[in-house]
Amino acid sequence: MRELMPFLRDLRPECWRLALGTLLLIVSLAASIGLMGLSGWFITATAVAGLTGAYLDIYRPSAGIRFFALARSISRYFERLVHHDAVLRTLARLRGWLFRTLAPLPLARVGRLRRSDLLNRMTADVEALDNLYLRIIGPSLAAVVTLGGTIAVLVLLAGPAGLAVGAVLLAGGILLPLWAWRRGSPHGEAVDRHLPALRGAGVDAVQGLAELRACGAVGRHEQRLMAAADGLAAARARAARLTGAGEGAVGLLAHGALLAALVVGIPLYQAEAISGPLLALVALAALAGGEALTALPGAWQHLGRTRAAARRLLEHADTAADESAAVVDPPPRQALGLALAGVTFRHAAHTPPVLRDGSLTVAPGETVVIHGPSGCGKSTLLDLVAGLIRPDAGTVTLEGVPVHALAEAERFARITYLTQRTELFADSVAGNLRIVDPRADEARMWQALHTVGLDERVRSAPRGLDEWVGEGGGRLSGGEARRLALARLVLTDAPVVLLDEPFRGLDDATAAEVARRLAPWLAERTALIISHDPDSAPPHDRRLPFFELIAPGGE
Ligand SMILES: Nc1ncnc2c1ncn2[C@@H]1O[C@H](COP(=O)(O)OP(=O)(O)OP(=O)(O)O)[C@@H](O)[C@H]1O
Repeated sequence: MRELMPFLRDLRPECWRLALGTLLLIVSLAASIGLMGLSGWFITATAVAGLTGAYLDIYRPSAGIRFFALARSISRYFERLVHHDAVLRTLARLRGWLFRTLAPLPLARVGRLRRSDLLNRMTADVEALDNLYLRIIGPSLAAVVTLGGTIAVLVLLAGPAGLAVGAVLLAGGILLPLWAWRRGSPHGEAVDRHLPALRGAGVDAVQGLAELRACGAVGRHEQRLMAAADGLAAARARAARLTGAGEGAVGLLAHGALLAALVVGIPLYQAEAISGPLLALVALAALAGGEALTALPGAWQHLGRTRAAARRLLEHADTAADESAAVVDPPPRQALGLALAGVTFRHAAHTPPVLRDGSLTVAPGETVVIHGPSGCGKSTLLDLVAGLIRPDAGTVTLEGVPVHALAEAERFARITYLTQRTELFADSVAGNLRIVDPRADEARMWQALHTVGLDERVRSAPRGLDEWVGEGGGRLSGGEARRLALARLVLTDAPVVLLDEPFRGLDDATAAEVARRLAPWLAERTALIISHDPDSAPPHDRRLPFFELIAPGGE
């Protein structure tokens, strides 16, 4: 259960709301039991009074019944409000924490997580914890207090009959949740296996629909999707059957408690140790006592899933702490020199190194173009310089300071990086530009768009800078999306620029025009540019084939 501790600690800011919610739940359960017990007593007592003509005060019991009925509804309403409010606040905080944990992870680790896997953590795993907060802790605590109190009152009123009811309810109250937990774990694991598979297939279907259609593979993908959906539906059906069995078992348990009350209570009644109305009160209170347990097997059934979700959520928490551990003083924000010395890097233990003992120096203010065949390792080189991945050996330094030792904010205040697959966000042109500088005014944005030759295109759009670019920039052409991403960089004042195939998707004439406009901006900076065709790259001081970075024999 150690994996749940951080999430229990996370409840601290909500402890008053949760305590109030649990108190309201106790009031609601106690009112339910009181209502049933008192109603049983009252109906029996009026019958006895009718038969015997004995005096009966009907006003106080009927006021009590009205009180319990009202208390039950009102407390239940506010319990839902308070408990859900506390839990939703906690889950919102948890999502923020998860994002902060994942965001600084080394790219290689995030890359290993599928988009659907990340989505799953942000949604299903976080939501699985509401089972812990909302369905296990509060209701279990409320059941213990309510049933403890009820049994104590019944023992006081009816001695052995109360004890018999207590024995049945307590035994069932302990054994049923434990049984559900044990039996539910495999179902939870099955749901956990099938849910990411279904989400993965769904995300692939949406993102790759054009390719699937062009390859005539929609039918085959649909089969994959349906297989995942069927697997999930079957796992959920098994889990639902267990929930149903748990609820049925609680119903039987409540009737077992009623039976115990009658078996022990009737001889007591016959011996005139308790009255008829009291026997009815004990029997019906025993039956209502089951209500305190109704939701428990279903909640405990999912404890295994909740624990697995907690383990997954904590998986990367330690890494984030390690990554932020080594931080040094950053170099000043001026033209900075770059150096790779004896750098070796492989993507995975079983793959050959992309760089072996590679070295490169870029002087402050210099622009260097690296070229080489596809797959030789050019993008990997830029990821290393940007500090997104760490070399296995050797150093990557910015004016003598290892890039890895720089805090991420300091690093990216000095390095701006156009990656090969830039992401545009589902936002306006201005929204996408302001990601680098939220305070950028319109004049600066127009200037940046002019530099990349996109100003006329944006001006002609009906909403100008507020024009929506669509999901992933889907409303722009490939070349326009690339130039918008480039304009984002132009807005920064970082002294080091890394460009990976900056003109991908641009025709020669547009590329030449953008290169001409970029030249003054690049001239003030240190730049490392990757291009498969150095002749069409922006103006540069030096060009180097990628393999010259590798020590002899390294290839
Ligand atoms: N995350 C990764 N895991 C494993 N291997 C990878 C990963 N990323 C890249 N590689 C491999 O590393 C090698 C270098 O890839 P890289 O993207 O750096 O090449 P590149 O020169 O930029 O290619 P291109 O010009 O086609 O973009 C390739 O063989 C590629 O398959």
